[in-house]
Amino acid sequence: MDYPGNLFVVAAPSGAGKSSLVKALMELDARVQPSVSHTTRAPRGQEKHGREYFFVSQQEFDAMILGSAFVEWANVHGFRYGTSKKAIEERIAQGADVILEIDFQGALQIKKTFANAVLIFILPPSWDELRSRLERRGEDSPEAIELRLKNAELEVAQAHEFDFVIINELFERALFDLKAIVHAQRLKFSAQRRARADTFQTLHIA
Ligand SMILES: Nc1ncnc2c1ncn2[C@@H]1O[C@H](COP(=O)(O)OP(=O)(O)OP(=O)(O)O)[C@@H](O)[C@H]1O
Ligand SMILES: Nc1nc2c(ncn2[C@@H]2O[C@H](COP(=O)(O)O)[C@@H](O)[C@H]2O)c(=O)[nH]1
Repeated sequence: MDYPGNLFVVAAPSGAGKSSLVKALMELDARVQPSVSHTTRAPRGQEKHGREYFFVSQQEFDAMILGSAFVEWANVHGFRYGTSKKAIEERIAQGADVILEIDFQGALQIKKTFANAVLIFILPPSWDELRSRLERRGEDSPEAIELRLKNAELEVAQAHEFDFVIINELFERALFDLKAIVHAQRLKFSAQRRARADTFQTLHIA
């Protein structure tokens, strides 16, 4: 591939369904690859080190910050989470479209570094439905669910900063919207790169 891939960032309040949507998108579209973040929280359920996250100690996370290993990191729901340069730069250079599932603070940091990153915000259809999705998922304690719902109010207030907003009411409909955004942006960026290459050729610039 003679051009780099694209960067997509998906953020949402906890429980809105971003992991489910991103997983379903990656099953349909092999060009979209995940970025595995680092976190100081403990593994939940069947989570595996290196698959859902790299689970690291506070000291390891501090060392990565000091070593400038992160493109972004943030405190979320009482733990630290970060995207390493390693997780994305090599894959984009090889032409993959990398998708980050991160919180809004991280998404806004990414936009500052990668101006072409496409920011997508997922909304639940209602607060009641958000609560029942977190409860039905059954992976967080009642205290953690309350904290996530409280933080959701602040997160939802940032939706206007994003390039696209998808309401995840019917899952298949939301997945269709996500797919359409990825395809449309991919076509747009390819066309822009071709136009730039044509201009350079016309001007005889190597
Ligand atoms: N459209 C939908 N309708 C009903 N349930 C859904 C829908 N989308 C996702 N869910 C369910 O809601 C729960 C939360 O989804 P998911 O874990 O994908 O959320 P998330 O935004 O990634 O949360 P977190 O940030 O905490 O990881 C899961 O049990 C998932 O199966
Ligand atoms: N800023 C970042 N936020 C991240 C990253 N990886 C995940 N997250 C966000 O944290 C919360 C909680 O996730 P959970 O797996 O504990 O439920 C959620 O909003 C994630 O999107 C990251 O690298 N940077």
